[in-house]
Amino acid sequence: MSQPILQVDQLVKRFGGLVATDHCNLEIRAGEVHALIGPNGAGKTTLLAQLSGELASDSGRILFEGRDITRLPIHKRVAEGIVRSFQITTLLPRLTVRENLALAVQARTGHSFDFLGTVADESDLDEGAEEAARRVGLLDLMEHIVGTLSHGRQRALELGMALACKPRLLLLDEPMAGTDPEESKKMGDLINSLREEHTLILVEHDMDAVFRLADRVSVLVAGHVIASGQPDEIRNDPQVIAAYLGEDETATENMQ
Ligand SMILES: Nc1ncnc2c1ncn2[C@@H]1O[C@H](COP(=O)(O)OP(=O)(O)OP(=O)(O)O)[C@@H](O)[C@H]1O
Repeated sequence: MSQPILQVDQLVKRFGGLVATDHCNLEIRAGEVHALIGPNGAGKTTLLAQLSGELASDSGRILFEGRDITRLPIHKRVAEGIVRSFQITTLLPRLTVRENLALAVQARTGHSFDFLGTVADESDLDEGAEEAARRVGLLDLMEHIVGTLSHGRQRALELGMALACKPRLLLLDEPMAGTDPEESKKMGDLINSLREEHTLILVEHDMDAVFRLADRVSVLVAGHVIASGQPDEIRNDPQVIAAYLGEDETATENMQ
């Protein structure tokens, strides 16, 4: 767990006069769960969107395993192994769990949904869909219509769809948002179970989950990383405490 899988170097994103990502530096090590925290409006979602390719960067560089991916479009980053989940809902609520997962596998493999296609193609899709469903505990709900599932199960399916893309670096954008305590615990266990096979960047407001799951934490304030380190170092960093106290007292309390 030492080689950087991702390096962000002096990255910038402007929205008109606002500098949302301000010469941001960040290093993610292979195999770690790296949480990205910070006050509202700090630029966490913007940075994730720059990493996934949804937003173009104005300057700076993103290196994935040493390769410059700053200008690559989303689908090429997915092919490289960088996939973002949550925040943007990708589910098709009128289709079944199986159909949703098959679409995600299709997006990764480039299969077309040609119903006259070879049986091998269809069984590949089905195999990929079942593997992803097993991973997120939805195997017994494969034929259920997605719109009828609970919020927690839908979130698990979103994660399954990201996993169906076989990510090496998975960007999780507020996976606990809108979940009740029981669903949140399940999601935490699920994320924990992914650490063996994936590197994870976790953006999450639930500080309890962050400090339970993260190997390292980076703190973003005004588009800039002000501290990176192990959870205990971050918890006790005066600069971090000051940044949170200025904006969000409950976050600081939850970190203790
Ligand atoms: N598309 C956009 N156009 C203009 N300004 C934007 C856009 N997206 C984000 N911003 C601004 O960029 C800044 C960073 O926003 P961002 O959503 O990335 O922060 P965040 O840390 O994810 O916040 P939160 O924790 O509330 O989700 C904010 O000032 C926001 O208003």
